[in-house]
Amino acid sequence: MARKFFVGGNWKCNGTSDEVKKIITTLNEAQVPGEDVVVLSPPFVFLAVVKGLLRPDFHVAAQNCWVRKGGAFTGEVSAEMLVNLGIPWVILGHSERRQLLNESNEFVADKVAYALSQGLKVIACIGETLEQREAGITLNVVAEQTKAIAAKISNWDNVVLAYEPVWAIGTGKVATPAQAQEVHADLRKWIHEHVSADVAASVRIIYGGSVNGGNSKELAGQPDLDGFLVGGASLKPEFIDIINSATVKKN
Ligand SMILES: O=C(CO)COP(=O)(O)O
Repeated sequence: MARKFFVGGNWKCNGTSDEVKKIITTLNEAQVPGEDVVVLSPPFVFLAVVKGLLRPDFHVAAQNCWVRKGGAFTGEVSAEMLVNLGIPWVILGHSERRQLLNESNEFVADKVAYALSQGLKVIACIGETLEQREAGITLNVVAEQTKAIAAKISNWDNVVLAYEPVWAIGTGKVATPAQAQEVHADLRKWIHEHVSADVAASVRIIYGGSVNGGNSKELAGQPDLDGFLVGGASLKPEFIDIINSATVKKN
């Protein structure tokens, strides 16, 4: 079965309530190629308003959640709370959290396992730094990140893997379609060998890092690339062009 195209919009720590309403109005009016393609991830404080205003064929994701059951963890938001609010998705292991907040492969994997156990769907982020790419260890890095997750989960149905090379995030230096395809294909091969042929065939691997309305079509044409996780451009009208690059897959 073909893997369904997936476009995530990660708003990161951006937006005011007026801006949020404006973006939602634009997106609600957009013509898009199909249902259940788009998942928007606003900051926690805007989740309820976005969910309330957003068209029903678009979905929402939190940008993080606590690693275990909630309780005395000041400042954290639990997976249970997201479920209670009807938030279906969560982004975990984003490189900004791995790098700035020292989230380790194991900690991210624990979060993924716990979020899945509570019924959330997970966008699990992986990716190498420029230094690691230049050292020729890109596959080792993304395989280690994926291995940590694979060790803690047995069902991949509700996981989307987001390959986001750190050097491409917010830099304007998008991976070339060939660079992205190479990592996606290597990763799929790694999953085939270390998880299962079924998971390798069915898991969606999306690309993130300086995706915009101008480069999304060519990237979307790569066989192992199943969509995008978009940062900056997801706050702009060109996000609609990125969503529509899904049509490349239908040819
Ligand atoms: O980090 C990203 C999405 O999670 C990508 O960010 P940019 O699209 O702004 O490079």
